[in-house]
Amino acid sequence: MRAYYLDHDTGSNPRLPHERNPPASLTEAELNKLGVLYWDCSGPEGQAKLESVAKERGYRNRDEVRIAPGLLPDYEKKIKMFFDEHIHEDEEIRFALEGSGYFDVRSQNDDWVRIRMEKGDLIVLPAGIYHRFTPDTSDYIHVVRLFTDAPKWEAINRPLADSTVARTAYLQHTNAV
Ligand SMILES: CSCCC(=O)/C(O)=C/O
Ligand SMILES: [Fe+2]
Repeated sequence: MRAYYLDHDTGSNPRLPHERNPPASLTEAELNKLGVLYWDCSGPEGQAKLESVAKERGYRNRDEVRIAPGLLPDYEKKIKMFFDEHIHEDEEIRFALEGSGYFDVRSQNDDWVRIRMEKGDLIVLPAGIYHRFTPDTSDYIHVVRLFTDAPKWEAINRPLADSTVARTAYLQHTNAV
């Protein structure tokens, strides 16, 4: 996992890294302040660590999805949906089994922070954080989606989400830390 502030080039391919020059990285502690959690579950102990985080945080359900042309039904439509800035009313928990891609989350100043996901990365995006997802130029990522409840994917786009309970609670929480 690597996290950094995105450059301001909104015109070119979002699947490119879009690092600033010079690069502006975030530490894990800075991500934590946004409510984003991360675990490195690569290596021989990785599966056990994933299971222990899932148990501790009550993630009882899971499914798998391959985000790639020909593997994900309605690929183009879904990619567009994932890249629309949105929130969820629950945490978004993703574990990368193979491949890579980018989650972008908004900082407290409303800048984009890019989180590069690769095999073995486990991340939690808190309920109410504005974010989006794009594949990278490899066009392949295989993820486990974990859920505390039944699997669901319901996004509320910006600015509609501004007035939701999840967004208000998120702002209260991040302003308090
Ligand atoms: C990489 S998992 C698919 C994207 C997704 O579920 C989501 O909510 C993106 O924000
Ligand atoms: Fe999402």
